Amino acid sequence: MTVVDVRRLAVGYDGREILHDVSMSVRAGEVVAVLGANGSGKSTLIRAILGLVPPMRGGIDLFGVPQRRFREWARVGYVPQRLGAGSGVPATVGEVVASGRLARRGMFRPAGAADKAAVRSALQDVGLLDRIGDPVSTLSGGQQQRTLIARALTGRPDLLVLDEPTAGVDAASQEAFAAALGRFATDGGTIVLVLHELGPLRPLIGRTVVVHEGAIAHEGAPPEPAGHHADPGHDHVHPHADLAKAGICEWAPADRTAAP
Ligand SMILES: Nc1ncnc2c1ncn2[C@@H]1O[C@H](COP(=O)(O)OP(=O)(O)OP(=O)(O)O)[C@@H](O)[C@H]1O
Repeated sequence: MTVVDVRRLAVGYDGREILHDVSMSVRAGEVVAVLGANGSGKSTLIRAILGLVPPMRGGIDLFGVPQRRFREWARVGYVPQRLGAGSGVPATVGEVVASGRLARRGMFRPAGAADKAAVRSALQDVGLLDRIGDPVSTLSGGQQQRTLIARALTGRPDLLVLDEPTAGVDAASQEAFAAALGRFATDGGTIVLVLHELGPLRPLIGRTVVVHEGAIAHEGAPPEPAGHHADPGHDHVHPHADLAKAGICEWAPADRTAAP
C-alpha cells in the first residue's frame, strides 16, 4: 500500500514557489530520509504532506485518499523541529506526551486508563519515564526531542513524519531516538524524516530522497559508511558525490568528511 504519494507537486509561500515539481511515494513500512541543502525546501515538502501548506499544483494522496478528503489524521504522527523554546507553557513531560492522544480520544473526553498507559509506554520507549512529572523546560534539547517523539508515538500512528529530529541532539538522546524509531519501524510503521546526517538512524533508513532546486535530484539507498567515514563523528550524509561534483548538490561538499 502506498502511504504517501506526491505527484508533480508545486508549493510555496506568498506566491513564491519553493518546490516546483516534486514526485515521490512512500510505501507502507518504508523508512525514507529526505535530504538536501539548507533552504532547499525539505521542511516545505513535509509541511505540504501534512496539509500545513496548500499545493499550488500537483497532488498528494495519503493512504490512497486525496489529501483534501483525508480525515484520518490520527494515523499520522508529526515531530516538528523543536518544542519552541520559551513557549512559556509550564507543561510537564507527561502532559506534552498526553496531548498526542487528543486526536485519538477527542478533545473533551477525559483521559482514560488506556490513554495513561499509552503515555507511560511511549515515555518508557524513549527512556524518559522517570521524568514524567517534570516541566519540559527542565529537559535538555535532546530530551525535549524525545518527548516530542513520545507524543507522536502515543497516538499510535501508522505514519510518522519527523523534521530533523536529531539536529543538535546529544548522543544518548540520538541513540534512544533511534531505538524508539526502530521499534516503530519493526512493528510495521512508515517513517518519512528530514535529516542532515544519518548518524545513528542510518541502519533504519531504507531510501534517501534528495531535494534540490525545488525537485527531487536523486533517490536511492543510503550510502554505506566506509573508511574513516565510519568512525564516530564522521557519519555524515554524502551519498551523492556525483551530484556534488556536478555542483547540483551543494550540501554534499559542505559536510565535514574532510575533518580529521
Ligand atoms: N512560512 C514561510 N513563509 C515564507 N517563506 C518560507 C516559509 N517557510 C520557509 N520559507 C522559505 O522557503 C524556502 C525553503 O524553506 P524550508 O524550510 O522548506 O527549507 P529546508 O530545506 O527545510 O531548510 P533547512 O534545512 O534550513 O531547515 C526558504 O527559502 C525559506 O526561506
